[in-house]
Amino acid sequence: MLGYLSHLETGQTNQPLYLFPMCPHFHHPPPGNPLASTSCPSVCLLPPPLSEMKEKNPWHTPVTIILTVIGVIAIVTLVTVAVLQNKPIQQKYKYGIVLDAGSSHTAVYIYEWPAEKDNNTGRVQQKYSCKVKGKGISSYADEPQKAGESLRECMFEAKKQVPKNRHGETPLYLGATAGMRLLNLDDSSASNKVFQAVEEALQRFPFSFQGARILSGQEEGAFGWVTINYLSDRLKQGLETTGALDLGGASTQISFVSDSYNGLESPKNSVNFRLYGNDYHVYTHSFLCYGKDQALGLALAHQTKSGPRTITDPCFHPGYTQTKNYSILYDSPCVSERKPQEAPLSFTLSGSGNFTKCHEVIKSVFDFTSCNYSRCSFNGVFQPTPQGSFGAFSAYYFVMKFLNLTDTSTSIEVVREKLMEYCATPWTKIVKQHPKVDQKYLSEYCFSGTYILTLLIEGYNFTSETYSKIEFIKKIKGSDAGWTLGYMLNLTNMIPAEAPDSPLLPHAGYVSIVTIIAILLFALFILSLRPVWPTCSKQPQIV
Ligand SMILES: Nc1ccn([C@@H]2O[C@H](COP(=O)(O)OP(=O)(O)OP(=O)(O)O)[C@@H](O)[C@H]2O)c(=O)n1
Repeated sequence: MLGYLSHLETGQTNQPLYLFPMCPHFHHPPPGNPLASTSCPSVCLLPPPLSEMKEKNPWHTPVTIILTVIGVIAIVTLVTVAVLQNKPIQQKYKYGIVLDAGSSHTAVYIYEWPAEKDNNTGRVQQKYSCKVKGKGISSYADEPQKAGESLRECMFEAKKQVPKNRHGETPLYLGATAGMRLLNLDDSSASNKVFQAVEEALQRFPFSFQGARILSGQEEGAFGWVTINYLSDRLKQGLETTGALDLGGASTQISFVSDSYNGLESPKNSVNFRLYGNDYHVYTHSFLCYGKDQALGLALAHQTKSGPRTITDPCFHPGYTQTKNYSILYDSPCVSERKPQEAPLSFTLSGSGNFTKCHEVIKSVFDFTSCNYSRCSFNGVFQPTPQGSFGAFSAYYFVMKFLNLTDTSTSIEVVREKLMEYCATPWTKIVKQHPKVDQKYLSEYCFSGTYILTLLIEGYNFTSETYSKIEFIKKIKGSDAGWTLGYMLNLTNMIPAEAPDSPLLPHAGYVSIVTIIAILLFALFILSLRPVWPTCSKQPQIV
């Protein structure tokens, strides 16, 4: 244990010198020079035998032992508290449900956000979505009861998704868009009956039902803009915002912030928000009847003005044929006034798959002649030049994804060439290539792709350069792009007007600083004990 023990005569005392075992090369001092060490650089005071050591080692004094133990406990406690402090023990959530009652279908979205955050300022995200089977609620005008029934399956699922103890406090909203706008224009009593039926159905669920209503086109556009900028964290961080392009079945919306628009010219297109301490003047416009299904109706109406029995439609593939009923086509208020006199019951459509001619037909449904403002998109509607990046969602995404055209770095010319080739492909070949795709959707992608390109380039005035700044998106960070999230955030006041005070340090920074300070304190404590450190000198010392 003690390595080596020798006795030295020092002249003053006659004490044994203990050599530490750390001096492994120590040998006996040369005869005649008892003080010289042979290989160990210093001669250390050897510890006393074990029994003596307990009394003599300065580290073993009761005071240092107690102080060390207290110091270590204090530091461990400090660091543990720092780590545990702020750490969410078990995340609890609050919920909100929004039903998007669109023209083509209804979807149920459940959102969740951390319950412990003050004023519900925690990040809201989509927890679940459910597509209601069947068509949109506006299609139940003749049997409104069925509109309510259609929602039941998804609502039962929503009941399972939201914890039972949160049911009563979970707000439930239904917002109807262009399908119900059109029904309301056409037959307001039928529209009221549909609302009554869906309200009754929704009130049977244990959520806090906040009502069903038709959103204005302006709201639909503006809340879509809020959603995509909220999800991409641009609002919170005060970054430059992204414009929103929404293409539905019956209407389409464009919303963006432009340096050249302050709301003075055409104030009806202006929506102002103050979010997280920043003011936003958003330009927005919704074109009723320019969603992709109604636009197809406009294009067909253009081709059936004279009430023919057959038409050759360039927007459908060669070899595609379909019989269409005149009264169904002209049922929509978008075209009802144009119904040809003395038209037969139906007409047969046969596709010719010609992109250039299809483009001409589609252009004819836009009015580019009248504009009473400094600049217009179409139909005499004021619109500043598109500025910045854009997120294009809903049918923009479905169609461009199917056509493999979501990469906007591809030039517009190449997009045109691809569409030309796609439209000219025989229908039988298209069906063989996509056996699993619903044939109703499949037959319309040539029209839809051509319509999207025409709407963006000729309609909204996107150029080759600005087209490349469009991103076709479905979801952002797991939540669907669309108006529903923005609508709920607005109704629940979940986006504060002013930027909330943020903690001085993030949790990780706080823990790091406490840990560093604890280590420094410990080092300081060790240094403060220096006077009682065991000494180790080149000179032999006599104890
Ligand atoms: N895989 C899919 C799914 C949908 N669609 C089309 O996309 C449009 C639906 O877009 P959506 O945003 O769901 O429209 P709605 O909300 O129903 O319409 P609106 O907002 O105009 O009321 C419809 O034309 C539908 O035919 C499509 O082409 N491919």
